[in-house]
Amino acid sequence: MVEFPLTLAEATDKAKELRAQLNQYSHEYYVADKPTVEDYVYDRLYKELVDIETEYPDLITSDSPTQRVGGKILQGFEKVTHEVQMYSLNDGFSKEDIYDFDERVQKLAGKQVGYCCELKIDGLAISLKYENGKFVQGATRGDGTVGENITENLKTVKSIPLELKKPISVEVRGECYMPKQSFVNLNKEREEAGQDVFANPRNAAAGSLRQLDTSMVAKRNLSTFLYTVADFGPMTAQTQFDALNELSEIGFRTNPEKKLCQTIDDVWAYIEEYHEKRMELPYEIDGIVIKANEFTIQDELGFTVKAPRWAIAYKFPPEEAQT
Ligand SMILES: NC(=O)c1cc2c(N)ncc(C(N)=O)c2s1
Repeated sequence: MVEFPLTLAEATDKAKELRAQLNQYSHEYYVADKPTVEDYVYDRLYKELVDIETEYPDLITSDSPTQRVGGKILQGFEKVTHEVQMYSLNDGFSKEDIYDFDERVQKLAGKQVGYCCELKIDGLAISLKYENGKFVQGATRGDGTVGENITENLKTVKSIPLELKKPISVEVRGECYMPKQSFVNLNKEREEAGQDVFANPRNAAAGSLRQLDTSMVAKRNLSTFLYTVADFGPMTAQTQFDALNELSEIGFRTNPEKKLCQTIDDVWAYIEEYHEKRMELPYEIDGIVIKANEFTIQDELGFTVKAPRWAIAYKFPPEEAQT
């Protein structure tokens, strides 16, 4: 417990120490999925920080964990123009589509290429901007060029770092989603309250991020997986697979199920593996994203009007009705 009266100097030092400790525990719990302390340890330190910030409100910083609970009522969402377009993906629906994709890529690249395979998360695409390591803007995809500024809502999503592990300026993209269990719990609450229930976790995530009361968003247990770098800043990755590791190193939550495949046969095996495994995952996926792994190949192949030539999204067939 903090003994008052702390002098301003003591309170300043103590608040800084508590913020760092709490943000570390939060990173372990919400980003790395590897908590190292029990909730009551976190809660006790959190209460100490709240007491200090209540006594000295000027000590509240934008990256304080106390700012995660929201409480702002927004008037609406401003438009944001994406300097780097948020592209969509060409879809594939069969093994033949995937092998045809590989044939086209090999022909264009003039060689066999390695593919980075990732789960296609069924959530809402978001773009996150950081300046000198601080989270400054979060936006929805919108039409790929113009999205909505949902920064205040995304600040309440615990897996989104308010400050990176390095003071760098980058823009990254990923998916904000609602875990299956959170979806079940939310719909149970809504049903008991006589409210409409959400059809699926994706709609629940989208509906949550459209809330104008940020404290409502904080209660929705949303999470994220980041998977694309739009502005690399000083990041050095030369492949998609390495970029995912680098995103994790600087503080983002990335999906652990990725795989680097050297042949399209291995890609197809990965697709079949996760078509089976998807029911066991704690989040919904609607397919697999396959990307040429080397950024030099991606640059060489470029984009059509709509989508990259170097990637394809394999879509799982609609789920057989749950008997
Ligand atoms: N539309 C897109 O470009 C993407 C959409 C998605 C998605 N929903 N989930 C995962 C990835 C990924 N790991 O690349 C992508 S990429």
